[in-house]
Amino acid sequence: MDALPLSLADVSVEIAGATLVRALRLDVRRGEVVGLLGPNGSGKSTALRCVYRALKPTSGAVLLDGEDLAGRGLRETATRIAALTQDNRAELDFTVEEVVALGRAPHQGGNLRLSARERELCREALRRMDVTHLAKRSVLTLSGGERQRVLVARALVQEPAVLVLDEPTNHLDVRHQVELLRFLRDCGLTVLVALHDLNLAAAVCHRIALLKEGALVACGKPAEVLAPDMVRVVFGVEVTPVVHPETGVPQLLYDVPVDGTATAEGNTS
Ligand SMILES: Nc1ncnc2c1ncn2[C@@H]1O[C@H](COP(=O)(O)OP(=O)(O)OP(=O)(O)O)[C@@H](O)[C@H]1O
Repeated sequence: MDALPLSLADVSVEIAGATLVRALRLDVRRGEVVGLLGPNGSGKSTALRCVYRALKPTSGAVLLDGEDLAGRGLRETATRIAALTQDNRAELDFTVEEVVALGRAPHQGGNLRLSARERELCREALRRMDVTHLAKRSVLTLSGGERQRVLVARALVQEPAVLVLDEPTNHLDVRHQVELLRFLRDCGLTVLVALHDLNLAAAVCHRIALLKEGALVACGKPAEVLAPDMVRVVFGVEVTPVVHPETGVPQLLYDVPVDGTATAEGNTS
């Protein structure tokens, strides 16, 4: 049987006496999109940092194709896993096309000389992320959303088997959010993605893993995991589940009480 492309095997992270991630066990199957959801501070970024090796688990292991990542070289890991992180600031005055080309670095030696195929790969990634028109611009001049799309393009030219993304829709307008998540669903890569938008997660993720205080409290299909009782316990909000009339995807309506005193009357003056 094929080894799983990505497994978190009882990963725990302790920092300064606090347990940020508790014995997290999570498998991501080939071609699957798994969403990592949970409230602020629940350990999503910390868990993802262990996967892209910015952090070493205190105990447990991250397995790539069944092998402990800790035994692999960092460059070799980068040929297999690409990450879009929260702390990814491209401070240098590179152009967009230069930053995207850097995605090929793990595959090359010291000098970055792109072959015709690699140049085409970069062009295609720029196109897919809708940033071709920015190719010659300095990344320092980009808006937050443009920069985010450039960094996804760079991750794509890495040609990874596994994509790890920490809140990739941050800064993106709604069209680019939908396009990016559709792309993640259709790209065929194995994807682990931290998201805040429960409805977008339900629409694109094959499975959702829900974290609370560093521990996995549920993992499964969106409709099972995002049940109102679970959402109340984990996020402390009341929701009404509905089914999208066109796509059949489960979605949540947030039950925000309407304040009877702030009626439309007050707005008509
Ligand atoms: N280096 C550190 N030292 C101490 N505490 C840390 C450290 N890194 C993270 N934490 C704490 O660990 C907890 C989990 O943080 P993490 O960034 O993983 O949460 P998150 O689920 O990604 O949150 P958010 O949704 O706000 O991005 C938080 O309470 C955070 O303050």
